[in-house]
Amino acid sequence: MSQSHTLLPTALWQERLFTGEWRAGASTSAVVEPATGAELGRVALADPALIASQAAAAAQAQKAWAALPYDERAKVLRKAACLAEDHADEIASWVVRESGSIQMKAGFEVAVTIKALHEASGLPSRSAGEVLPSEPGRLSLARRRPLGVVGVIAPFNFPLYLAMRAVAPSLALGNAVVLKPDPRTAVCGGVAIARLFELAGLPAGVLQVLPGDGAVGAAITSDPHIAMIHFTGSTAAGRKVGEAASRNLKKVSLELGGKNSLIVLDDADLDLAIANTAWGVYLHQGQICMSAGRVLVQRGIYDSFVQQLTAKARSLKVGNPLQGEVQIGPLINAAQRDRALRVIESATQAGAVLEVGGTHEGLFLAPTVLSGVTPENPAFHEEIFGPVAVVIPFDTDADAARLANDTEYGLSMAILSRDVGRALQLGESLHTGLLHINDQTVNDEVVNPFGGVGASGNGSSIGGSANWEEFTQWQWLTVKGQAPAYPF
Ligand SMILES: NC(=O)c1ccc[n+]([C@@H]2O[C@H](COP(=O)([O-])OP(=O)(O)OC[C@H]3O[C@@H](n4cnc5c(N)ncnc54)[C@H](O)[C@@H]3O)[C@@H](O)[C@H]2O)c1
Ligand SMILES: O=S(=O)(O)c1ccc(CO)cc1
Repeated sequence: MSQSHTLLPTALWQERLFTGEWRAGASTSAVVEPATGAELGRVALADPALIASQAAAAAQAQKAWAALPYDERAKVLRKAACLAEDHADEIASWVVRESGSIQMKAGFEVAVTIKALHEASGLPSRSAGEVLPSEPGRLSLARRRPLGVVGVIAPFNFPLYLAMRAVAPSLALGNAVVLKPDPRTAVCGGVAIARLFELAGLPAGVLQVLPGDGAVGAAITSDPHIAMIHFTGSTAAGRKVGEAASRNLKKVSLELGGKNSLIVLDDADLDLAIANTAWGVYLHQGQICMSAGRVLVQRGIYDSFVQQLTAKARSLKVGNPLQGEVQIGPLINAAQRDRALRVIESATQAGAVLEVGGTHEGLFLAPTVLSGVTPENPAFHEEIFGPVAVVIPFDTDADAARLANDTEYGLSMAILSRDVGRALQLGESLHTGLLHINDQTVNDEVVNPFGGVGASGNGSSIGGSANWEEFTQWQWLTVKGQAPAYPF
């Protein structure tokens, strides 16, 4: 890090976490650069006892924060957005080093994060509800009120944005936040967020940034001071979070995994189809919940498609994203790599053809193409979270819909065709929270509602106007000039 970097100086967060001040936690954990294995520092970790004390502190601080004039809250959000703009390169370099992102992905992640902050800064000045029809002489209002403390549990893959997309609107709408970043990405997904709000003037205690493992996340889901949980991560952990939140009567929003189909119809432009597929499958090494986990290709163009996608995969440059332009960086750790390798092996054993890839050097897994995959193949159903194209032939549009819907997930689907009407008709039969015609599956603009169906989430949505509903609750308020005289 050069001297001009001032947002995230190591000395500030080394063995520290953020509770309104920078202080020691219960233990520490190494910040490891996946591309090299180098230790970049050590962050402090919370334990369940710290979650309990800091959730109580957040609940206390929330009252004064929610009572501030709305434009004071907006000002903090605007300031945080400007600070993120000023320090965009420094933040992006941490996203690259800590999460193994290529530079383009890190730049995009910082850009959408800034956009999320700007969008959130508009929430405090929004109308807070509506005037309801009522009996004469009674003013009847439905108004949205903050929930209290929102617990945000975030993953490693888009650590900055997937945390900020919930932290920013929660704060803007008058809530306090307890954020638990994944310990593997606690600097770009936690320290950066703490620093932006600290320097933007957020009152101490309103934001708590407490990295930790699953047990610390579990403590958040049962804490009595926390009113809502926003969770992004695996479906397996999401089920546990959902169970615990329900047991403790908390609102819960679950953004989980996906096995997303990119459908290539036989009238699609083949060159564009290859470019869209490469982006949808290989961006961030496939470690995105919206990644195209299935590529369904119509029989008439199938052979040419597989040939060209294989050539494309071969052409992608794999390497340390810090050193020159590469398209494929490392996976986050050996466990994720081994999981992807296991699926590739079992897929070929079950009859899929390994066209290219399947090899690795350290955490760098070569871009892989598996063709001839059938619904009986493990690669058809398992979310791989690695740079693996799973290519499946189909005959009719109805077959494509049947194959795409043959999954418990329902996050993102996409259709490529020169005939938009045909694609729209096919799209009507797809069970998915996000649907793109003539684009690939990895898409988010911050202002759109974002959420999945089935095992991809519990039907809640985050983003754009959905945030207002998500991070507040209704209160019915009535006012009369004088209390009525009741019959008894
Ligand atoms: N839908 C999405 O937006 C999305 C985003 C990222 C990852 N994923 C999924 O996550 C998988 C791997 O990513 P991961 O290792 O980050 O997932 P994960 O579910 O293990 O972890 C996500 C977050 O949840 C925490 N956590 C784990 N167990 C918990 C528990 N019982 N209670 C509370 N918190 C808990 C983790 O510490 C982390 O902060 C992928 O295979 C993919 O399916 C989904
Ligand atoms: O939840 S994910 O599908 O992984 C995801 C990744 C990136 C973005 C940002 O556009 C949104 C959701």
